[in-house]
Amino acid sequence: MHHYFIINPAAGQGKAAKLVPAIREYMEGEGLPFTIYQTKGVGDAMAYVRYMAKKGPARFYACGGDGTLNEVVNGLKKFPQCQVALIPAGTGNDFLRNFTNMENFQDIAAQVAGEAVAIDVLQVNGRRVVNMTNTGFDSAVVAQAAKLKKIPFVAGPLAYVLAVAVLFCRPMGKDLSFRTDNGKEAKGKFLLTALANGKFYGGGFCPAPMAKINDGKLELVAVRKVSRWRFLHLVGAFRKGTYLQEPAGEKLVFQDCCTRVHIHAKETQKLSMDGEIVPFTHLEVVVEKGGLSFVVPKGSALLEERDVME
Ligand SMILES: Nc1ncnc2c1ncn2[C@@H]1O[C@H](COP(=O)(O)OP(=O)(O)OP(=O)(O)O)[C@@H](O)[C@H]1O
Repeated sequence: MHHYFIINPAAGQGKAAKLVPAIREYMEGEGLPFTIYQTKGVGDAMAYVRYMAKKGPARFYACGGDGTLNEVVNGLKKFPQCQVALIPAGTGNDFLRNFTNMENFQDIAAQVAGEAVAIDVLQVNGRRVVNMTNTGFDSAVVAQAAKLKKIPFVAGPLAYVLAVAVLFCRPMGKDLSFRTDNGKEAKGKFLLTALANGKFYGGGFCPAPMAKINDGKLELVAVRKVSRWRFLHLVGAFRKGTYLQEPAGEKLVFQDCCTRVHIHAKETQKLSMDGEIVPFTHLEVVVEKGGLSFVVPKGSALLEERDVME
């Protein structure tokens, strides 16, 4: 089997490019067939992977963040015989947090020796999402930070802090309506909505501690509009994944574990798909059960809910 290493030089402020010497040394030492490819811009990883997958079964290592992984996974939409691995070199690396012994993901030998397992992916209006798709205050922060980063001397974390401050002063809560294939419905103003395959997003926030990437289900959590004061109070619990146990949690959150969700927004909203922002008014999110062959490096395993809560 051929091994393709897809390096995103823009991810994690250049972390991925630093992996190249170790990859080359290991693969040459083992005499394994491999190719290292540096992506040239947005969409290039997807196009390259789609082209190479036509040549036959192969393993594609996404070397970057969740955005790079998303592109590789979308490139393999029609190639179930190909495998995907992740060598984390991004900023947030949230998908990785769904596994134990995360350090093994950096170890080229453990990656090459790893076995592929079937995991679920989400189809969001036809595009694949491997970790999380979300809308509300959080996706607005990502979009606002991207704008602020264009200002000289405003980079990295500062852009996010400023974005939170700007949005905190604006009206919060968006008009959304939901329908799931379990027959659950909800309508009203919502602060944050996450449709989760994985448990984490935003650099370690845990909106869906009960999500499992191989259970054939997605977790829908939609937090209703609350006062700014309550919002501030909830942030810590939201980060830890304990907010669902808050008093009046059932009234606060519309929640379902299902396989299909329809969402309608009264006005155009920003949607994050594994961290990439797109506009939407209508969404259909469907689980593609076991749709991806994902390599778990030797020595790692899937994280259970109890591991998060400990
Ligand atoms: N050569 C390139 N130049 C600029 N952008 C690129 C290039 N190659 C890929 N990209 C884009 O870089 C974006 C960010 O990549 P990625 O999400 O992997 O990194 P990150 O944002 O640092 O990490 P994370 O999502 O884990 O926080 C993706 O949208 C991808 O399409």
